[in-house]
Amino acid sequence: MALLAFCKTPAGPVRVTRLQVVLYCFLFFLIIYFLRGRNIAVSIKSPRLIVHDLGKSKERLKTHVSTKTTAPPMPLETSWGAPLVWGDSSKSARRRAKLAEREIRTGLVALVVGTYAKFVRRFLLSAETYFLPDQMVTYYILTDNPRTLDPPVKLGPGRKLTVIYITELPGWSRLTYRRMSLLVDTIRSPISKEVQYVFCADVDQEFVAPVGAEILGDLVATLHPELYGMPRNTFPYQVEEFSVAHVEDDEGDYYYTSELYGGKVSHVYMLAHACSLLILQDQANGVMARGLEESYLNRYLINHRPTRVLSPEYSWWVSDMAADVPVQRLVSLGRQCGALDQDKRDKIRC
Ligand SMILES: CC(=O)N[C@H]1[C@@H](OP(=O)(O)OP(=O)(O)OC[C@H]2O[C@@H](n3ccc(=O)[nH]c3=O)[C@H](O)[C@@H]2O)O[C@H](CO)[C@H](O)[C@@H]1O
Ligand SMILES: [Mn+2]
Repeated sequence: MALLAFCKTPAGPVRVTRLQVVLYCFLFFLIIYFLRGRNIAVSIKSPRLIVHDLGKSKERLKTHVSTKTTAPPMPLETSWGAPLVWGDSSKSARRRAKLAEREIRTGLVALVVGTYAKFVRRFLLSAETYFLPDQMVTYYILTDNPRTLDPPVKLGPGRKLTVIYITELPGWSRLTYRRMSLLVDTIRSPISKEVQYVFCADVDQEFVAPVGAEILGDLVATLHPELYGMPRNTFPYQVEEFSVAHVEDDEGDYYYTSELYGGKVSHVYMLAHACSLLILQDQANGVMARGLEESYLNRYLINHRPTRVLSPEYSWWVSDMAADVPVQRLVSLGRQCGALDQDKRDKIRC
């Protein structure tokens, strides 16, 4: 009855029959049914909200919500023709086989200041097992406390460790101004005289599966696991113009992580040199980009597209937002532990 009353037309000169009232009601419920059906259809997948970019631009976060309905594809090439590397692809296997015949020496640089000393052994031991196995590798550990590596880690044949003493104060916010400059200095001497390729990695990482010669290229960058397969408008580029890392709306292909990048020594030198200048420029103006060092790296890589792009297999961490990858190869303990409670931290030893 209540329904019938709801459907009743207002009293007036127009006479409405009982049949018309029933028809109107039927039409009304039909419309409601279709509208509800559409709502259900769009809310099956919950939106992946990007909360990565340091909480500095809440406005941007609110607008950049997107749905991800299927696993991202695994393309083997970027839009500009650079290889996109998945370790188990036949292309990667061919490249490993080809480079195995050459005498290549590669450097792996990591900064170890203050409390990050607790990560260095695990980093080096895992690299001994998985980083360019059977190749010649020199580790360059830049540290404020060389005794951290006493007694030294036992290395395999063809592997070397160079410990470089630096006078730096700990803290990410401070070191973010310094890391690129330190890399420039270290490439000038001794890296450029000793190796052909160099990779720069965060020390709070662990190699958990092979990272072979498939990664070697002129300028190599790694896709950020939380942003791989996401639309361009979710990338936490520096959108505000106060910083020289500023990115225009129509720029940028991918968002790269600062956890691992590298390439031929001359290319990495140019990258580090350009980024350190951008950082100095912002520092002189008393500003810092929203993604810190990662913003400057992304700015540079827009102007100088990498010649080889590593899939998120090579920079991964446990996160609701991380893309699915066939094999996790290099895992960031720092980034994944930041998001976990103490219980889970203990379980995965971070
Ligand atoms: C872009 C991004 O998401 N940045 C965050 C993420 O950065 P990151 O994971 O990029 O920062 P991080 O703390 O791992 O620092 C980068 C690297 O600098 C070296 N290092 C850093 C600090 C220090 O006191 N001693 C030292 O040696 C070390 O090699 C480390 O791996 O996580 C950090 C905390 O872990 C901060 O929340 C950063 O804002
Ligand atoms: Mn890190």
